[in-house]
Amino acid sequence: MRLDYLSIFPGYFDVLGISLLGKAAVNGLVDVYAHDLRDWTHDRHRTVDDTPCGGGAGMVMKPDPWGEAFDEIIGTEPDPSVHVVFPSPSGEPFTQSVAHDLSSVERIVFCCGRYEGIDHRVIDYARSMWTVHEVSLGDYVLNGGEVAALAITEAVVRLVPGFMGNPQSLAEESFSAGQDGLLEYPLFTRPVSWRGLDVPEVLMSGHHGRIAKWRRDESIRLTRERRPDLTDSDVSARH
Ligand SMILES: COc1cc(COC(=O)c2cn[nH]c2)cc(-c2cccnc2)c1
Repeated sequence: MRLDYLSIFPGYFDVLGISLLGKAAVNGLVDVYAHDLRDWTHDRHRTVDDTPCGGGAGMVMKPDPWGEAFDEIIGTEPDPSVHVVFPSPSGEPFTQSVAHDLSSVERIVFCCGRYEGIDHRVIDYARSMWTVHEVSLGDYVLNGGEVAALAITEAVVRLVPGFMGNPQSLAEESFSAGQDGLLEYPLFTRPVSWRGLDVPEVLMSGHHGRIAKWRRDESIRLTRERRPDLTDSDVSARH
């Protein structure tokens, strides 16, 4: 998998050389390239923004540098196998399902918006050439798409076959298909008693049936308490 990042702050992506992602890059699972959008400007100030047409506060990212960067980094021919990701507050929700879909693609290009956003024609052009995902991590606004791109990267790359040491742990975590869309149950390890707090007895019973039931009940309880949006009618009926 090749990952490209287009940003006016490419240094954000130096961190991808660390930890698990670093290991994936080393063993050839993932190739990472960060690009400075200003390399495709031609004026002395390396300008990437301008005032919004129609007025309004703030600045908008000019389309020209993006187009020239696309030409050099991706190419000038349409190719639906290239997935272009625009993290944006006005995007579609980024979910584990989207992460799973992206984990099997060969190439992802992350376009990190700054200022008030990117000239919309950049996204329209990208849609005419590649497979575009305009995705939101949540209902809040960051100063730019870089942090969102890092979060999306981690969610996607950890699902790439061969990346995680223990793929079974993927199957058991929250939002994975095996959990029926429920939140993960509370986890415990040794010591059994810690600062007056004990591990639930059932988990020390060795009774696998009771343990499985306790975990299921906890997942249902937590999901109902914290994420009523995840417990649609038949899910609650089923539980
Ligand atoms: C400051 O205004 C922004 C910020 C961002 C960064 O992403 C987020 O804030 C985010 C992502 N998930 N939740 C929040 C992106 C855009 C943007 C990008 C492309 C087209 N249009 C707008 C604009």
